[in-house]
Amino acid sequence: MKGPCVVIGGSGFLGHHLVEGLLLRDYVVRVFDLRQSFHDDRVTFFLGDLCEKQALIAALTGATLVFHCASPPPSSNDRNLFYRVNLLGTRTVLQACRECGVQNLVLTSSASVIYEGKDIRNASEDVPYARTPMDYYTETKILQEKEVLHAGSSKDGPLTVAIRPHGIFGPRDPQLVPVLVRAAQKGQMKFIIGDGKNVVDFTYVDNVVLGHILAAETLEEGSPICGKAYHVTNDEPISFWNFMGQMLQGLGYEPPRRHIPYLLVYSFALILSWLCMLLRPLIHLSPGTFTPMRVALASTHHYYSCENAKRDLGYKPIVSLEEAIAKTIRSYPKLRHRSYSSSNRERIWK
Ligand SMILES: NC(=O)C1=CN([C@@H]2O[C@H](COP(=O)(O)OP(=O)(O)OC[C@H]3O[C@@H](n4cnc5c(N)ncnc54)[C@H](OP(=O)(O)O)[C@@H]3O)[C@@H](O)[C@H]2O)C=CC1
Ligand SMILES: CC(C)=CCC[C@@H](C)[C@H]1CC[C@H]2C3=C(CC[C@]12C)[C@@]1(C)CCC(=O)C[C@@H]1CC3
Repeated sequence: MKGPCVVIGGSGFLGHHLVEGLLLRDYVVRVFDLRQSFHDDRVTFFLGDLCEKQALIAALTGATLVFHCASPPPSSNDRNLFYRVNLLGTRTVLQACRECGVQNLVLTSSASVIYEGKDIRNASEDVPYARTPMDYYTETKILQEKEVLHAGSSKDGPLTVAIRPHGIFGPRDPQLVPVLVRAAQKGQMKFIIGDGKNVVDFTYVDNVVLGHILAAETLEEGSPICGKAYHVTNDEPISFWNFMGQMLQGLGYEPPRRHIPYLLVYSFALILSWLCMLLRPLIHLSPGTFTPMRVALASTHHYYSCENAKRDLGYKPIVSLEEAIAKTIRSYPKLRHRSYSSSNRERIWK
């Protein structure tokens, strides 16, 4: 038996998988979250807002290890919410860790802290943070990571390390596959934005979980990982549109085939986001998934080197991309196209 450890955000997509990974490895697990999304007799839930120190202290008392993987959803455009939770809330988490004598803190950061809409090819962790982040999510993930890594060097603080995953996917993800399928159902997935050759990282959730647990187990006084950030990916960059096409085909939808110029779509998304901002005092309009950030993510290269995680954490992905895509498709029976048939889907679309 190891632990006890606390997963802040343990009811979310990644957090729940992390809890399962920790239980498999015999950790004693507590979850701190706004809500309880599942039930397990082995897990103690503490419901509360991470911006409230007293609520956190109730969960952290007696714990030696904390994983912080809570964040507002990246699709939100609520500046105040991002600053309150990702920056001020993370400061509160650090303070609560100090007051409770928590030894180790593992932060879930994001590889997108260096992304500003331009190509990223095999970037290491030495690449500087984005100078002009494209949205409040990225802006506050940068501030959060700096805050946590800096705290790791103070004498009274917990030892800290940040894991930077990219494009997490897998069973129960409310974001990637459901958004993709909703777009396909509305007939919005007919076009490939740009030349369709952009290569990106998508990372299976179990690999991200492994990265977090290895980081926690390597983090100790004098370890080279203290105060550092690590990319954790599937280490198998893939064409963005090939990945999307495989997901869509696997669920019985037609993959996009026709091309549309990147600059045209990007300019349109930018104008739409300005319009939403200008009209906000009068009516609440939302660009939904059609934001400049998402258009850029769909059309640029963004893949990262995880050599440092391999060297310092002993990280090696345990689920290949091929297996991960198959497992994910199988996990969403409700999102399948109504005429889906696993035996004839190749014939339908080819
Ligand atoms: N998904 C991805 O592709 C990537 C995610 N990440 C990072 O991974 C982490 C987990 O992401 P993911 O699992 O996808 O997100 P989820 O939204 O599924 O999980 C986040 C959890 O945190 C909770 N939460 C939000 N605000 C608070 C708060 N103030 N106090 C307590 N709990 C709170 C959420 O509750 P509720 O749902 O009620 O808001 C939710 O249960 C995040 O830090 C994200 O930045 C990094 C790279 C890629
Ligand atoms: C064509 C198209 C836009 C399809 C929809 C898929 C998108 C919903 C995902 C494709 C890349 C994903 C991604 C994230 C969210 C979901 C996507 C935009 C993040 C922004 C999630 C949070 C992060 O930290 C970075 C991720 C990068 C990739």
